[in-house]
Amino acid sequence: MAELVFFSGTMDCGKSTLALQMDHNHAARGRGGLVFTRDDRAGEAVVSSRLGLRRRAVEVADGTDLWAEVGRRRTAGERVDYLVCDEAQFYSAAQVEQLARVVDELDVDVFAFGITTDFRTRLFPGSQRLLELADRVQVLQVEALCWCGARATHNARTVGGAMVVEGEQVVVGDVGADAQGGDVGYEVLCRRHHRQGRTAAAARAAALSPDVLPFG
Ligand SMILES: Nc1ncnc2c1ncn2[C@@H]1O[C@H](COP(=O)(O)OP(=O)(O)O)[C@@H](O)[C@H]1O
Ligand SMILES: Cc1cn([C@H]2C[C@H](O)[C@@H](COP(=O)(O)O)O2)c(=O)[nH]c1=O
Repeated sequence: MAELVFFSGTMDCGKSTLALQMDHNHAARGRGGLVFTRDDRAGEAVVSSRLGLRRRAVEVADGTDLWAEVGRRRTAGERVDYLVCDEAQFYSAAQVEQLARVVDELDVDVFAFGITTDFRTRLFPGSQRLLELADRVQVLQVEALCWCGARATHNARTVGGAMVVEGEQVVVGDVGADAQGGDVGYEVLCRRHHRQGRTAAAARAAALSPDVLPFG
């Protein structure tokens, strides 16, 4: 029986790599698949992994009907046994419902990959619907780490190394990007340090501050 599986984790924990591996493994066994994404950092209609792999994909837009898209392709004779859906946090709730319908009515496996929460620790609409509808939620095995060494569970948005808590929910970007001159970056943190707004740069600055030097 086909399944809707949500593979989730923080940024930079290997989701896109796993998405590309899943596609490779299923395709290698002769199954027909479609790879979807939305707003990948590398540009339109591509799934990219920090390990250097990338693959063409179908870009999901606001108006994309995933149920209709699969139906159209099957009617045209294309084999569709599974879907890989990257950056699924950016899909709408309606698009996730279309994915569930594809699983139930067309017996097509759907493997969705995405972060659950935004920089303010709130669920993205697509992730919320996936948590509500998935047959299984699988947290990625590779743990991204906070600067303190604890498991990173939260995504922080940073400007100049400092965590920000105001702004649009969706700003496409990368971990460490602001350290490399970008306007906005991201950093994965444990909950404690996300709560405290203590990024790696803030921790470094505090360690260098005379306030924390031991007194004789
Ligand atoms: N130079 C490297 N050597 C080994 N592994 C790396 C390297 N760069 C990135 N990675 C791995 O790739 C992971 C990020 O993979 P990616 O699929 O891009 O993540 P996600 O899609 O979850 O943001 C990192 O957690 C790390 O394990
Ligand atoms: C936390 C957070 C992230 N984003 C964006 C930043 C990246 O473009 C993607 C996540 O990609 P990854 O492959 O998991 O690294 O999401 C965002 O728009 N808003 C946020 O709050």
